[in-house]
Amino acid sequence: MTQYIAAMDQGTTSTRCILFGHDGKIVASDQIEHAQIFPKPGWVEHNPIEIIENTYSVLRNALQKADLTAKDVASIGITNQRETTIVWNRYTGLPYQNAIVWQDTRTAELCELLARRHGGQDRFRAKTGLPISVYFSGIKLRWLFDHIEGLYEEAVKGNLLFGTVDSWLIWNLTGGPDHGIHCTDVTNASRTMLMNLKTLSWDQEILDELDIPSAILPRILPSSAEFGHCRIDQAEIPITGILGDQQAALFGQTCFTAGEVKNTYGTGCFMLLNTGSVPVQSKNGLITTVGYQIGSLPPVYCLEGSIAVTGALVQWLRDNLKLITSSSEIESLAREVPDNGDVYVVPAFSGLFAPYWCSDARGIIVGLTRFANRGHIARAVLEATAFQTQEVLEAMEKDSGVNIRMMKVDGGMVVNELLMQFQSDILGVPIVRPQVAETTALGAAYAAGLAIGYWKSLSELRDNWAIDKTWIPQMDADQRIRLCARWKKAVSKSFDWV
Ligand SMILES: Nc1ncnc2c1ncn2[C@@H]1O[C@H](COP(=O)(O)OP(=O)(O)O)[C@@H](O)[C@H]1O
Ligand SMILES: O=P(O)(O)OC[C@H](O)CO
Repeated sequence: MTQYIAAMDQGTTSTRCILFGHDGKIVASDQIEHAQIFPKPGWVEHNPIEIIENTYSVLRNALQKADLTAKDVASIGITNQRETTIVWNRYTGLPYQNAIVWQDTRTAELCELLARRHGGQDRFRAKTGLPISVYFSGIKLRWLFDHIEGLYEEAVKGNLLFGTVDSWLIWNLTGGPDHGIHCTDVTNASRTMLMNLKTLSWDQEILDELDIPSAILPRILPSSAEFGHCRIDQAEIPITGILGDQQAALFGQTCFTAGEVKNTYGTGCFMLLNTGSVPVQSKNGLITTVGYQIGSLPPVYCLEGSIAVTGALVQWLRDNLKLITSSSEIESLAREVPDNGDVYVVPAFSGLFAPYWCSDARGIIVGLTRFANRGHIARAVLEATAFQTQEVLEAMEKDSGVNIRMMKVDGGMVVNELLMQFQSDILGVPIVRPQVAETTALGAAYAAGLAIGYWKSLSELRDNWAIDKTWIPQMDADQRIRLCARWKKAVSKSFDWV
């Protein structure tokens, strides 16, 4: 009987299930968006119950579309938006409050306090690879203890469990209050600021400093391993892969060799460079993270440039300014003008992440004159993604010593031809889009499939990767340098707003 691997991709804006066959091609898929909750400026929440319900629905819907049942699924791989923080009651299964999403900035003051009290923003960097920032889960968890009455007591009593979205999903899928498995993988754990990158275990010293009881934390496992069984429709499907979504995209792009790099263009943009078995500490505003770990093999580390707002800016143009009615419309609007008319949009909605790590920045539009029109704004919105990526690539080359000659791309924005050409122009390197653009889901499927022998080796996975389209740089160097300098000037105007 032919069997398939189901990848559950729980992203910032939607939840997807994609069924893959042995050739790494998509057999069927389903996707449901969930509500984005913005209770205050800078706060972003999701409803964890909505997310788990959508997870079951997309799995069932994808199976139905392919005329399959749960028994046709050899195993499940989970991939997820990272850092987003959930606390729930182990007996009722109910979250104590909405998930605090990775983009949320409510912990800015706490971050400042921690940095001041503990000797600077890089206090935990040597151990965790991360600067103190609103981005990471450990600090969101501390904030919850400080602001929700009785929550810390719940933790001490042993009622409370903490997890990133992967842990929430797997605990629910494997039974919830009825013996659900409380675990995570090394890639997600490396985003909490609580895991030691070298030992791959929770760091007691950091837990003590943040006063986090270790009993509430999930067990850390490799990315490709036996996590438990998903109980659905009288079947039990093994769950054998978990990867944070950006690491999953790296895996799906088959960047298995040190020096290989990919950039994923979704809500935010995340460039990951495989640095092999050694965690490289960044001196240029990147972070160090676990790329993946296959079974008992040593982990593979990455340098990462995380950009908080890219596709989200396109959504903002659609939902808040209503200049477009769908994300794809931005391309035709931007093509109405030949260039940006010297207008720049700096989308520092969550402050700025890499390479600045500046929580006090906020979004700005600069360079407006009466000449500027909707087309210029649309163009500046797309260009913001390319310029932010250029700054990350520059930092990546400095930190790693690698001269990046080609970049594999994926994510929802890579259908935008104007953006992809401009990106190649601004980077001065070719951009390559693979045939299977759903690399995040594919990476999770690969991790799951490797664990059960569905795929036998990394080289077998590499054979599945094929080019769909390549963009070659066409802009002359002077123009590129001039535009990048304008961008940097625009960024400097966004600093020190809050
Ligand atoms: N044609 C397009 N041009 C520019 N941006 C687009 C286009 N189509 C989708 N997007 C953006 O891509 C993002 C969705 O990408 P996706 O990879 O699904 O995101 P995520 O995994 O973060 O939920 C949205 O922010 C959307 O605005
Ligand atoms: O869900 P995405 O694709 O926006 O990815 C979000 C990242 O994992 C945040 O670190």
